[in-house]
Amino acid sequence: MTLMSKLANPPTFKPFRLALIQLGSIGANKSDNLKHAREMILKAASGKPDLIVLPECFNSPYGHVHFPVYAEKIGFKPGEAYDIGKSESESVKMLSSAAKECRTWLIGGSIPERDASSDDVYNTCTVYNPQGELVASHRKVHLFDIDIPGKIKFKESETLTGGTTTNFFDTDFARIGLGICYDIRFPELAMISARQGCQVLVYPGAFNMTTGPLHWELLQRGRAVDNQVFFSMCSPARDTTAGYHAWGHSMVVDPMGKVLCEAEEGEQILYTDVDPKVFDEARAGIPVTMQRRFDVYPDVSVGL
Ligand SMILES: NC(=O)CC(=O)C(=O)O
Repeated sequence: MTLMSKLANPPTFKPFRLALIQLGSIGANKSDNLKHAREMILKAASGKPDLIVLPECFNSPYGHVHFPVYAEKIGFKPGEAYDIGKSESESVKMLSSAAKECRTWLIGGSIPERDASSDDVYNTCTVYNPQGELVASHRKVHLFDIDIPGKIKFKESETLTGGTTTNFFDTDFARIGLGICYDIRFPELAMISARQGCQVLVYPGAFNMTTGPLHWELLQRGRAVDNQVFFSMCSPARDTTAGYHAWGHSMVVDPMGKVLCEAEEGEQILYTDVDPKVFDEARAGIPVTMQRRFDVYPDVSVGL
């Protein structure tokens, strides 16, 4: 499929129910993590969502030393059929069967992925349709390398490689753009997704106790308002016994910047009914999508 044919005709935006799983109990044992994630997906499905979302790095502890140890070969290529039966990834198999069993769309948070040919490790999100087919993926483009003296130092690039593509997928109710956590700090990515027709952007994420209080909500409301889209990040629950203390506070923001729902820090399933009326009203009332001045500055989405 060419990019132009993929970009044509975003689906008509229809009301849908979104479930965010702010997953807890993510420990050292991958099988236990997968078992618990599966149980929580089934639990979330009882609320009849159309789309379920898991957090960043849900099958392993979050830290650069862990990524190569937990990494799995996925081997997904956009536009090519993927045979789940032949997948080497136990996480992909679990996510596929859970999506199929629940008959829902599933954004499978992210997991460390080892590329089959280069051996490079990525932080990768995979997406499943209600038939359990793996239909899209996103490799975290911007690696989380920060050093705030006395507060937090983190260097994903010690073991991870950054992805090189922007990604979205089409459902029967919306076109949904993907990013992972630190990607939100780079407004170009969200802007490109919005220009490609995405009405909803979902970024599994795991902010921390330094950046979370200041930036988690601010960035989501900013990306939602400047692109007039629904924006959501799904975090792991906070575990103060873990090496990395996630902020939690999984959230959904509407195109006017209103926070529709927000978790606290513990394990929780959040449901939100996404209403396209707000999207239409925001764009009609504040028509920035038609007021851009590409005679003054370049359109960064051109050519993508
Ligand atoms: N964990 C991340 O990728 C990003 C983060 O915590 C932040 O940007 O702050």
